[in-house]
Formats: sequence, C-alpha cells, structure tokens
Amino acid sequence: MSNVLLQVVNLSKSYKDKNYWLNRRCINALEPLSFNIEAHKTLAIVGETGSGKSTLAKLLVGAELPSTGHIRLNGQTLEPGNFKQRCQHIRMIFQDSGTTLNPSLTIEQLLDEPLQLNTDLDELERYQLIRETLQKVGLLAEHMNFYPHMFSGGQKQRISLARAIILQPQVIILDEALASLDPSLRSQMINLLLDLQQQMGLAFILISHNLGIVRHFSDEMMVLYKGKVLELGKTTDILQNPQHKHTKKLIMSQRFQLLNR
Ligand SMILES: Nc1ncnc2c1ncn2[C@@H]1O[C@H](COP(=O)(O)OP(=O)(O)OP(=O)(O)O)[C@@H](O)[C@H]1O
Repeated sequence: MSNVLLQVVNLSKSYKDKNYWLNRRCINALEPLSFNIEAHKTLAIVGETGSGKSTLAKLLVGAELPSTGHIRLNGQTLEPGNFKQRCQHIRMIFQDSGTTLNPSLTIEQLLDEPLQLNTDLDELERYQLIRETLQKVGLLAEHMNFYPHMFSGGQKQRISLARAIILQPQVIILDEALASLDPSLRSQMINLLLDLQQQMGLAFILISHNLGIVRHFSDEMMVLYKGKVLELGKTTDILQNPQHKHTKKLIMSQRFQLLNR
C-alpha cells in the first residue's frame, strides 16, 4: 500500500476572458490534471511563463476555486471554502516572502499570529512551540525579540519557513522560494528543507524555473505547457530522456545550469 498523502483529481481552472465581448470566451489556465504525492517526497512543477504553475499553486492552497475536480489529503476531500482546514495542512512560501514580513512585529509576534488564529494552545504552549520552531530552522530562541529588519535575506527566508511549519502542515508549496538566494545560501536552505522533510514527513511541491534545483531537490517532476501536462514522472528519467519537444527545449535552454551542478 503506497503512502499517498495528497491526491489531486481532475483539477482544472478556466477564467472568463475580460478582453472578449460579453465575456463569453474562457481562458483555460489549467486543463484537468491528476497526480499523487507521498509523504517525504518532492514534486517539481516546471514550465514556461503562463503554463499554469501559479494557477495550480493557488488551487492547492485554496486561494482560487477550481472549475472542476477536487483535492484529497490523507483520503479526505478538502472543502473548497474551508480555509482553516486548508491553511493548517497546506502552506506556501513565495520567492520574496522574507520581505513581506510585517516590519512592526517581533519574530515572536509574527510566529504567534498563525497559532492564535488556528490553535487553542495557551500562551506558554505557544511560546514553547515558537522557541522550538526557531531552533528547527536554525535560528536562536533569543531571536524572538528581534524585528525582521535585523535579519539578512537568508535569515528572513528561515523566518518565513518557521511561519510555514509552525502549524505542522503536511504539504509545503515552494513558489520560486529559492530563486532570490545566492548559490551558497540556496544550498543551505535546500539542506534545511530536506532535513525538515525527513523529520516531519513533509511533502514539497517545488515550483521552479531552475532545472539544476529541480534535479537536486525533487523526486518527481511535472512539465506544464499552456495549461496541459506534457510529462509527469521521475525527475531523473524526464531529465535524461525527455519525451516531448517542449521539455527538450526547456532542458536545452538550461543545459548550463544542469552542467554546473
Ligand atoms: N486571474 C486571472 N484572470 C484571467 N486569466 C488568468 C488569471 N490568472 C492567470 N490567468 C491566465 O492563466 C494562464 C496561466 O497563468 P499562470 O500565472 O498560472 O502561469 P505561470 O506558469 O505561473 O506563469 P509564471 O511563470 O509567469 O508565473 C495564463 O494564460 C494567464 O494569463
């Protein structure tokens, strides 16, 4: 019996075309797609601009409602409008999430927010969980009293990661989360994410333009093109033996990144 954590079944999204007379035409941002992810595994989503990666991420976190399909977590269907249920189990980290931390709050207040909103823990329990979570992401308990501007870019990304894991989610979506870090910080962050994945059994969905990162980090990959799935399979198989001409083009355009890792 496989250890399937997240099941995506026939999920699709179309938008009304605002530029079209009477709005009768639709843009199919994502054609119906299905996939599974197991705990401890990483699925990378790649594709050129406009291929539907962000749309898929928005559907997974519940920021958009699907046109068709549904999502199951541990066999249970996630209700489209139930944000509390969704945001406890599926969290997202963006490219510049470090820079969007509220500058007027201390790190303790920033990490306390999701706990107050989503749990019944008392003040002492929340305090202890904040301490533990900061240590998990390689920061110190004393950092609780600091403000975001007192940290470097890489440390701010760790604070965003702490905010993402503090509710003990099962799935984390990394939307170009590693793109703005320099190569050495990026490797540290990847190692930290892999450690947390081991410890917590997390499943990651990695949205990235960088096939070097995809190769290093992911077990499986999905190639999207104009809202359609071109390929879905083991990352090593697809990178070594791409079947579709658009996948081949993507790999050729990044052979430099792939050679340098
Ligand atoms: N709110 C919206 N209304 C109308 N069309 C939209 C909306 N959001 C996305 N689209 C369209 O859906 C398609 C997929 O967009 P999406 O942002 O998911 O692509 P992407 O792969 O994430 O691109 P990028 O790499 O640039 O972020 C595009 O054609 C886009 O124009």
